[in-house]
Amino acid sequence: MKIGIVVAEFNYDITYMMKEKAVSHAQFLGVDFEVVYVPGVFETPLATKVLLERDDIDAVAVIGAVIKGETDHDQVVAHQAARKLLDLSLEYNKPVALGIIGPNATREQATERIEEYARRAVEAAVKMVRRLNNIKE
Ligand SMILES: Nc1c(NC[C@H](O)[C@H](O)[C@H](O)CO)[nH]c(=O)[nH]c1=O
Ligand SMILES: CC(=O)[C@@H](O)COP(=O)(O)O
Repeated sequence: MKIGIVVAEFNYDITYMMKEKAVSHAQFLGVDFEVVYVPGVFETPLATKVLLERDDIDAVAVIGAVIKGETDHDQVVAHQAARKLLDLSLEYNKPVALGIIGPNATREQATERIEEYARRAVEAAVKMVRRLNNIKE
């Protein structure tokens, strides 16, 4: 099994640590992985789509942190990306796991969620590949 790990660089002080936890968990689970960096969460769907088109990629775990600003822009970024990522999963029949903190998260709240969200995304991606393979004809 090989998974893509798409990492948003925005809030990199947080997403770097998330990436480290995601990579560590993929290694613990014994799966191959390829890390792809994008500027921000809004760019994660396009990178995810390119990865899903590859025959050697079985799933994608998406890592990011959407921190509340002065406006509701964080809502736009997070909601649109999350919906598109789900659409891509259904379009390609491959798992896309959501490891994006927020929206409306403070930096403190995001920091508290680094490990949980990163590991959860990798765990879900790997579990879904295995379980979907078990139910396919
Ligand atoms: N505010 C956050 C962003 N914003 C940037 C967008 O994701 C995108 O990169 C930009 O609009 C250019 O297209 N991204 C995050 O990942 N997290 C944020 O809190
Ligand atoms: C979620 C973001 O893109 C964030 O940087 C927006 O900040 P603001 O709402 O102050 O424009």
